Amino acid sequence: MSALSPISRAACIGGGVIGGGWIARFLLAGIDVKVFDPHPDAQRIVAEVLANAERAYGLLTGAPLPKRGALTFCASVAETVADAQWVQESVPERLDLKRRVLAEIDAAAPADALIGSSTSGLKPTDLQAELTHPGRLFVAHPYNPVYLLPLVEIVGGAATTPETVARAKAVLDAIGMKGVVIAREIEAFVGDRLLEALWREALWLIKDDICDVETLDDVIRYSFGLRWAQMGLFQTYRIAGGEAGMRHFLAQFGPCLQWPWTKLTDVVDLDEALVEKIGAQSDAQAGGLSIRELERIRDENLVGIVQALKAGQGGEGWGAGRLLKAFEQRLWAQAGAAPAADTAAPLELVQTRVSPAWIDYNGHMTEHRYLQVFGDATDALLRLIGVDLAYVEAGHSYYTVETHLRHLDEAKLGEVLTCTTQILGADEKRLHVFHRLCAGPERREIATGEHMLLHVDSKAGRACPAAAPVRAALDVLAQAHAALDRPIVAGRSVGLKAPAPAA
Ligand SMILES: NC(=O)C1=CN([C@@H]2O[C@H](COP(=O)(O)OP(=O)(O)OC[C@H]3O[C@@H](n4cnc5c(N)ncnc54)[C@H](O)[C@@H]3O)[C@@H](O)[C@H]2O)C=CC1
Ligand SMILES: C[N+](C)(C)CC(=O)CC(=O)[O-]
Repeated sequence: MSALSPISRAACIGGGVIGGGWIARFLLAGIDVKVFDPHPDAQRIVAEVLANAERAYGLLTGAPLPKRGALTFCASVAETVADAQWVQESVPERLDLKRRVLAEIDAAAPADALIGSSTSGLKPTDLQAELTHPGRLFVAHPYNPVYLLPLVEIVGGAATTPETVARAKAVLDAIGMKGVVIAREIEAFVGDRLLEALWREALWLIKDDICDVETLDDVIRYSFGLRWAQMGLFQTYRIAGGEAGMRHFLAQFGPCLQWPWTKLTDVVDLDEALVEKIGAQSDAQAGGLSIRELERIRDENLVGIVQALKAGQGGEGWGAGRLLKAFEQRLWAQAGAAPAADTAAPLELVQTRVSPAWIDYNGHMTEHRYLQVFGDATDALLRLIGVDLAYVEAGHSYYTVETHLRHLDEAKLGEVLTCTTQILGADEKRLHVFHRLCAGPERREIATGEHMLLHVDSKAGRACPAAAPVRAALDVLAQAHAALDRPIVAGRSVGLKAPAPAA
């Protein structure tokens, strides 16, 4: 079992846009996944979604992910779900089809398996109608791409047990998602209620030639779309009410709700002419980019946004960024029990990728990100010698007091970075380390970092000797590394070479 998750085996019925995203989400959380999808290209489609998901995760986090789960394609629903702890149904949005497939799942899955439906709008009570064990069926409505967007609306039907809802939430939370329990079932739950309203209005605006699809998308993405990623609707409007907040906002804009600002009650007729009009405008907007290319652009942008949110609220993280931060802390804590290091060579403690947010105006990894990777490598070294969260919380740590970086080559977006770490010296208070950063599969050396750290009593704010077990672990590494070649650039100072004396 992946130590990350309370489950180790999932089954996915349907491997299209959403099923593929669930498959990737589970696999990347270390969960084995069995899949049933009768589509002749199902394996190719899932492989492509998975490749995009792995790329996105590589950009999203440098935290140590669990070993990827095993992926197996099966020939029937029964075989797929036979040993599953969580079954996720993601077949097309038709009540008759979903009921039939869910009945098959219900008949073959273990009695304690959770059964989630990805439905965007069908009520769980309607999905439960023909099940023998309806208590374990719930809606788990995700958002596309499932592997990056963390939210899942958990909606119980009349027969769903509270235990099912609690277990589902615990599994989702454990794999870095945000399971939100919707208090009462209605068609389309919360998210799609909102999206449908916007979508319906947007279709009218195109049909009535108020704007084209590109203009409509610009209106969203250059304005309220940016706001929504971080504060949603109510918190955004609270601020829009000025110092008097929400009450003033409601007083000022409440009456507008009575004005003819919306055509929401009418559903646009999606006749051939309108479909062709929207299709043609959408083709022009794509500018020749394929769906997979657009997915990759979307994913890079989402990663950048989530990473920005991770730095929000003075570094504590905000919204989806805070969720990622907490997830990474769990991953790091879990990696704390690192396998014994190979001491016959510099330690390879960090591997990451150049993230979109790391690229500067020169089109390459910006300078302070080099220090970030070296900092991550130093942190990994400290955990290896026992300076973990418990040690830090008990009042001791190492602080970096001097750094010398050498920038030797560029790193481009998405390149794999590998950092090796050599201990150059250590005593009871000091630790002298040398990192080398290499890029790409050819391991091109792109930077070195030399750092002096001091062991501190963080409450007293002064240097003090490291604890005996930390010191012992450090000595083992330091002695082994003393046998390695010392980097010739270690100890180098920065400065202009003195001009040659005049002849
Ligand atoms: N596409 C989206 O943006 C979102 C969709 N959803 C929901 O997810 C569900 C699936 O939607 P998509 O993935 O978009 O559709 P899709 O058309 O991309 O995928 C559906 C998959 O189900 C497979 N399938 C059909 N009959 C099957 C059967 N009897 N057994 C197993 N597999 C079968 C198809 O071959 C196809 O690969 C729907 O309920 C939808 O409402 C939820 C959130 C977002
Ligand atoms: C269009 N849709 C109703 C299938 C959308 C969703 O259900 C959620 C999403 O990802 O936007």
